[in-house]
Amino acid sequence: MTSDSTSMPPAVSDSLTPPLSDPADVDLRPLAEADDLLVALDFDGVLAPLQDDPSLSRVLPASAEAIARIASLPNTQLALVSGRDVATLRELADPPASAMIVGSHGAEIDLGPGQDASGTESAATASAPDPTEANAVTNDEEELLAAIDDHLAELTTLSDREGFDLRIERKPYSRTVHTRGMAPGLAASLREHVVSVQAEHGGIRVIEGHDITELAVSQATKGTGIRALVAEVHPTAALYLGDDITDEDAFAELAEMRPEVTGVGIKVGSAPTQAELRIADPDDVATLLTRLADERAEFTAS
Ligand SMILES: O=P(O)(O)OC[C@H]1O[C@H](O[C@H]2O[C@H](CO)[C@@H](O)[C@H](O)[C@H]2O)[C@H](O)[C@@H](O)[C@@H]1O
Repeated sequence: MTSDSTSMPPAVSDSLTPPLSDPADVDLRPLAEADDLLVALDFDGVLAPLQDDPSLSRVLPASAEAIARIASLPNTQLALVSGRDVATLRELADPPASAMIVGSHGAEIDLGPGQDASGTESAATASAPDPTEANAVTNDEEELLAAIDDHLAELTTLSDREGFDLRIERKPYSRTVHTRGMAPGLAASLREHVVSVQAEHGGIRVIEGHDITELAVSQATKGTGIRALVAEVHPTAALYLGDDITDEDAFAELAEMRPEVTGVGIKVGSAPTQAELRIADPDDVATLLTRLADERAEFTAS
């Protein structure tokens, strides 16, 4: 066997579709030079590196600085779009005050104060429905959540018997079972039990993610979340960055909005995607957002 690099198998990144881009090379002009820009960003795995303990997730400092600058620019609206519930996301991500928040995979929408072209609070967004009221869980959803809790309670017997730590995250519209760090066989049997509740109760949606299986009582998606943001902001261009399966709904929604909105979807990581561009990880996200903040600031000042 020769050590000549031409005989080596291609690196994994070479075989990805779309291929991995260097964040320094991505053409940001359609976004930076848009009349009205929406920048919508996923949290876990994009702004914040993945952690074993979900309560420890934080936005990388360079991304926090970049999104603060982006949010302060005229004709530019920042939004976070996450599977986290809005309250937890606000606590962990500490977003700029003007940021719009889509939480619980689209089930919770907080349009915030919003901005008009001059960067001051707009009448349209100021009169948006009270998010607490608009996002209230219905009686039917409460009943489904109770059924999910009963179902998941059965897992304590399995966790006692198998001696593993059962990690269930309770959110307003869902319960998330975490399997990060578990042996693959155990994670698979846990998932099998979790999803079996669907057979007993129609209306429960299974949401898969990085080492999680989530049971949700809302049919909203990040795609419906993006649609709500676009209906509010009326951008001429929109950027979406996401790393997980649920972000594919947002990429699809952006694609459907073309050509009215110049939608740019960027996948973070190596998973299959319908996004048209791909970068590697949250460090690359910070580089890309810093470039966007610089280029957009230059354009809006000119
Ligand atoms: O839409 P996102 O902002 O990406 O949220 C999706 C889920 O993120 C969290 O789980 C993920 O991040 C954890 C912390 O890094 C990690 O431990 C877990 O394995 C990941 O799946 C969050 O805990 C979930 O509630 C969100 O749905």
